[in-house]
Amino acid sequence: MRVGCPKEIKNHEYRVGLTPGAVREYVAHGHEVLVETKAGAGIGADDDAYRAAGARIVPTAADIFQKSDMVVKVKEPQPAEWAQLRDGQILYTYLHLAPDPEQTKGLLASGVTAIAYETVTDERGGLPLLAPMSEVAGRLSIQAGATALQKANGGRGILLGGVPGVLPAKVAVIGGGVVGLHAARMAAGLGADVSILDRSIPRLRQLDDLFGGRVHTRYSTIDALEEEVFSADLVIGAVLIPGAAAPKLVTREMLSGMKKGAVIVDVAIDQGGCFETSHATTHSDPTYEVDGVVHYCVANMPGAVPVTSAHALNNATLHYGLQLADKGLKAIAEDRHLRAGLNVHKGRITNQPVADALGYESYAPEAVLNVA
Ligand SMILES: NC(=O)C1=CN([C@@H]2O[C@H](COP(=O)(O)OP(=O)(O)OC[C@H]3O[C@@H](n4cnc5c(N)ncnc54)[C@H](O)[C@@H]3O)[C@@H](O)[C@H]2O)C=CC1
Ligand SMILES: CC(=O)C(=O)O
Ligand SMILES: [Mg+2]
Repeated sequence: MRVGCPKEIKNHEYRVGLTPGAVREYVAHGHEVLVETKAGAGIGADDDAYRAAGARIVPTAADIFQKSDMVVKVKEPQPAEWAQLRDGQILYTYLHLAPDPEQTKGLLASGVTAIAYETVTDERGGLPLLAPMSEVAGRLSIQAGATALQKANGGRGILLGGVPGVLPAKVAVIGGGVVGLHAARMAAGLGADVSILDRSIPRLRQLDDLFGGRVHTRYSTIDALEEEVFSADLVIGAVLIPGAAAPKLVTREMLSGMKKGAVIVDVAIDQGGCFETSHATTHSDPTYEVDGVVHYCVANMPGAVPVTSAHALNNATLHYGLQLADKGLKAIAEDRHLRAGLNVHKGRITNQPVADALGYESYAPEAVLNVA
């Protein structure tokens, strides 16, 4: 198969779909790999590093989209990209379709077969291609929150860990999955007073064990949520219902009960966000204020640390990427975890939560794949 990797074009997105190390693996499997010139510039991998790994460097993204059987990316295709996708081609990348009707229309019109990293599953019920970026975003959320809390940046001017004799900041983490765990670990490490809210009691038990009592765990009712959010200096939004639009847990009304200068970091923004007042921002203009509360809602946070993120992402995507390259659609038909990742195929939505969120009919992957 011919596998292609364009340079990412989203705002301040420096990750790359294939690292030179991943290219070498595809080539070792007998595949031809095309990489757009400078695609790896953001992680310090120049064209020569890709050539040494066995890739052919092409001058434009159009070369990648025209010539590749499978396109491997990081972020959801931008309008200029989805216009170039086509029937018979596989797209392997993050999609986040539920909050994005325009992109969904574009993908449906193209006829492409699109696997969303964020809905591929594993044997343990996890989301293995989302997890590494959630680890990064969870950790980054505390760095972003700590920066936004500084007075000159619009925050209330509190140091997360306090100092001896002065209380630390309060951090509320809504959603105790991968993002939540890593956010709580960083916040607790800095000395903040941390609470994690989740709807899963088994998960709260696990977190309690992991932190040995160092963070508070709370079952997420409206009461508990209000109490934590109203007293917090920093709130991290980290809930997920896989594939679906994020539930709006913190309403505009609740915002008025928060401290002035408090900060929210809505990591769940890529699924539409879990604060009613959230809208996606970019690395070049990451924050805005509503009712005196600073909002940070960057939808591609890991793009800020591409050296770490691109390698962590490739570690996770390589296994399924090789299967797709080796077997094409058959890989999806044979593997239920890849089927869970299939969101769009030849003009049809194949993921129930995405279809529900956007008002489309959903087709079972098994019913539309049609492979012998
Ligand atoms: N902005 C960015 O750059 C990035 C965003 N993300 C996003 O972060 C979000 C979280 O991802 P993960 O931690 O990997 O998901 P996860 O599935 O590991 O964790 C989500 C947690 O939310 C909990 N939850 C669901 N509904 C809830 C509710 N009503 N109240 C409280 N908890 C609830 C679940 O029980 C689960 O523990 C996702 O939307 C993901 O796409 C991930 C990486 C980067
Ligand atoms: C998960 C995701 O959307 C990202 O890493 O950008
Ligand atoms: Mg994102």
